[in-house]
Amino acid sequence: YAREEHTLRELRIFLREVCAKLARNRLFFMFTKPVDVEEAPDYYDIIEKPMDLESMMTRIDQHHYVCAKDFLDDIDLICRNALEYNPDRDQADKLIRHRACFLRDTAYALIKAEMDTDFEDRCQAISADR
Ligand SMILES: COC(=O)N1C[C@@H]2C[C@@H]3O[C@]2(Cc2nccnc23)C1
Repeated sequence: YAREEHTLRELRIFLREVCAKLARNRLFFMFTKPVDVEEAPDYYDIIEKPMDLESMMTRIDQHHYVCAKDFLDDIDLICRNALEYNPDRDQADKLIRHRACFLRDTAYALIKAEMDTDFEDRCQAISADR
């Protein structure tokens, strides 16, 4: 069991680095904090499950993620929310949709490049066990 806790601690350290790297990229600034209701008054009527990178950093520390797939599920949520709330053909909506897809693809590529598959397999085995 102590070995499992060591594995999950290592996962949290890895996910903090990935999350920080994404949050540092100024292309993703609109995804770093919750959408400001002053700027988009209807946002929280339309988007059921808001998500952002700062909230994800908190969820890491709350031991919410037991494998990289859980983390990527929240990245997918950030992306889906942006596509749903910004569907129009105008430039502003097109830009945020493009950036949301770029955030998603960058996160997947970072994790694929930096994470051993057997490490993720061990994390998913722990996740299944809980
Ligand atoms: C993940 O970020 C979003 O989905 N956003 C951020 C944009 C800023 C703010 O809210 C958005 C759309 C919008 N349109 C007009 C004025 N202000 C805004 C939706």
